[in-house]
Amino acid sequence: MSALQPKKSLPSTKIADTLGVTEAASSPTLSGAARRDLEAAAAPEWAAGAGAAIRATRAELVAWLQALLRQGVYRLRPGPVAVMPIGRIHQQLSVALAAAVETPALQAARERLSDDLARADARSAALASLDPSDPEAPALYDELIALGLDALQQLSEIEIELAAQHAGLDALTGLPGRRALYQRLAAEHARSQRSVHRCAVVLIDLDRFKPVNDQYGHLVGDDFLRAFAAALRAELRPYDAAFRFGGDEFVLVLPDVTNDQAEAVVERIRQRLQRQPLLEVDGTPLWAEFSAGVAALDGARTPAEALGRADAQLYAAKARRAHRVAQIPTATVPEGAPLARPKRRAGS
Ligand SMILES: Nc1nc2c(ncn2[C@@H]2O[C@H](COP(=O)(O)OP(=O)(O)OP(=O)(O)O)[C@@H](O)[C@H]2O)c(=O)[nH]1
Repeated sequence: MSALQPKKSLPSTKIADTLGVTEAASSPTLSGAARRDLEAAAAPEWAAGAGAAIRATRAELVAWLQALLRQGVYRLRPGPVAVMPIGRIHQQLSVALAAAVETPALQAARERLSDDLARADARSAALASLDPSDPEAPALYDELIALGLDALQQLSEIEIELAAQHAGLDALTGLPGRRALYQRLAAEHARSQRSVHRCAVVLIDLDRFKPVNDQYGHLVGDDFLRAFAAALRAELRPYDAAFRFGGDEFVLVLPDVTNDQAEAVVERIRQRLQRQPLLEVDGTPLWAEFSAGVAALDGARTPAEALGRADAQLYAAKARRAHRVAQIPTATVPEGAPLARPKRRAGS
């Protein structure tokens, strides 16, 4: 299959090179269903969802703290101890953190919050079982308030970290960008140095993406990139991450995965793209093809070395692919679409 199916004589909406386009521009040529699917898949849903989930978590915590504080100093106004809604809080937190990149700062705040909640839960049970006149009761009460306040503080740290990640999201695809990639690679690499921890890095580059822009215009090209990002996400496990590296290049970070298993993930993505076109433009299917390079982060001295190895593999794959595509009779290649060719990217 080629990236482009038979050429359409659509008016060219080609925009002067719009590398790094930041607006989620939309094309009127997509069918309604395709547009809806695309928007649903590409919206940085975690950014909006995570914000609401953090607010809900805070509301639960504050309501619990208010109930405790209303009791005043426990020894003066003893009453049934407010029960911490720990189940609901954890549920909201898991929504908030579902698609977050696990940076060291986020991990520290998350772990401390989780510890605060566990201790507060245990302390409130202990306080509830005490007679209010017990001399230990006031100290337990004070400790509960302190734990609740610290939990709120950790929640703010998490929110700040998520907001920073949101700001680093690529506006076109909704995927995290390079900064988040480097943070994630550094964190995974550090983990692999401490213990036996595998992690694969996959560098992916679309084949013959330029002709999509050239033939259908950059707005369709943008939709193509969005849909490709959505396809990547759809094939990954929750703890894997996809990043937009730039242009038509993407990176996958796959923890606990060997190179062979990473190759299998790449194959799964490829099969998905062979089963269904990435987009339909006025009834014309557009198919996506890509080349990929895989490297083990755990075997590399630095994250940059792993990325470099993946890049070398990608370059070799591009060369093989160009050779293969060059075998396709010209008639089956869309008019005007250059054959895929290996290219040198910055830094390779
Ligand atoms: N529509 C759109 N195009 C982009 C964006 N970023 C980069 N591009 C285009 O992506 C193309 C990338 O160039 P290449 O990687 O050489 O294109 P290719 O046809 O995939 O080349 P091969 O990888 O050799 O098959 C350029 O034409 C860029 O203008 C973007 O955000 N939106």
